[in-house]
Amino acid sequence: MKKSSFQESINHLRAYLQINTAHPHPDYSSAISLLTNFASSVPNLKAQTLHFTPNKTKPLLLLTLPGSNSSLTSILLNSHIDSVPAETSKWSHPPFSAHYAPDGKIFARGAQDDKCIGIQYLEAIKNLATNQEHGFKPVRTVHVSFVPDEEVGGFDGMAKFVESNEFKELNVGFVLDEGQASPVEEYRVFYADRSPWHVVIKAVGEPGHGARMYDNSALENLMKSVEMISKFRESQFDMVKAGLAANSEVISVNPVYLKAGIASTEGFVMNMQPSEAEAGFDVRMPPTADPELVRRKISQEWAPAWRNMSYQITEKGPLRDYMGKPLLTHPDESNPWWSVLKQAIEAAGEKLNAKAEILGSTTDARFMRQMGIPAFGFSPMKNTPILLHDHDEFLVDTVFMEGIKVYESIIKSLSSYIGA
Ligand code: MET
Ligand SMILES: [Zn+2]
Ligand SMILES: [Zn+2]
Repeated sequence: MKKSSFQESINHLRAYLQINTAHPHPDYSSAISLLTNFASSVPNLKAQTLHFTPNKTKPLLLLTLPGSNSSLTSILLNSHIDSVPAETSKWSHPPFSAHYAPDGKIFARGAQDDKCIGIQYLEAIKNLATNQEHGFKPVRTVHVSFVPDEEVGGFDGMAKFVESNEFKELNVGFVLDEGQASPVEEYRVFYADRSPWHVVIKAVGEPGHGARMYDNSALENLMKSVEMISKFRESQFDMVKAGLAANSEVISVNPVYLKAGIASTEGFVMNMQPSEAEAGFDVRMPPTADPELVRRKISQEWAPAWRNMSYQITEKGPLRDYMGKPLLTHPDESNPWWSVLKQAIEAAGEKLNAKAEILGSTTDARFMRQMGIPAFGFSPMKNTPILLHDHDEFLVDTVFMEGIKVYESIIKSLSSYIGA
């Protein structure tokens, strides 16, 4: 077997990106076939497809490279197969064409989030396996998981996987999951995520003529809440603007939809005030935030029953681990995995941001941290604008190739570390 050439690696990435795994109808089976096929070209890499839903429509691919010492805990490299949707008409190139521009940019939904890392894991393992006779012998077993449904909360994917017997048998001791691009030369590592709540507030009120001024209309009630929420949002954002906290260290509350009005064939009826109105918010809380405080704010200020409001909170995953501690992995010398990871990145000739960060968004790593397993978020994309969930998401070919080298160093170091 030989190592993949530059062009072959790029072709692997582009072929994966060309499979439309965006919600609401991700093509998981084509993605799993492609990945399984690739994995079969790597010696000793075993593949199994697991199912945790009754109709088997959400497969999870687990690849395993056995280590020489099965009494040590294993390493898990995770990525998700699914993507958020793309507004095709707003893109410069069709989002599932993986357009390869002359300047090296590869445009595709998933180029950064996070199909790049899935292929990089495989390319790195393939390169290491090719060099086996020159010394690469994993001591710890290395697993690579490709999971479904991360972008919709992970409940039929990673959440079920970590609860399974199959997962327990893996005896995972350390996890690497996705991170986020770095606009500068230094790579970024994430030691925690923010936890999402989806909050819907509903108002009811007196209906009436569009020309009438009166108290307690549904939209007036909703707008009062929106004002209070905006004030809270501003108080959080002001701390960021004043340089007192990073974006990911405060509680974000962003409106994502508003729904009200009486529809007609002409659009909306303009001279009637509706009796119902609602709004949806994406709320993200850093690991140290007090969820009870937010809950109280919602029930007393944002959607008080006395203003004819009601609310629904959907918690998208855990906030604390099974010991009741915040979900975070210590990025310091108290955690030997931190040192191994840091040294491996530096050994590859790369620089790491001096401070590990909380990720502003959310990943499947929270389910593993909940089990008490240390997990860091890392996607080796340097000098790259942050374009996840945006139009024209792209990754530059050379950045992708450098990432493979970095993972080679990381996988080698993690799998041969015998201290923990
Ligand atoms: C709703 S769970 C999180 C899904 C996605 N990764 C996000 O951060 O938005
Ligand atoms: Zn992602
Ligand atoms: Zn995402």
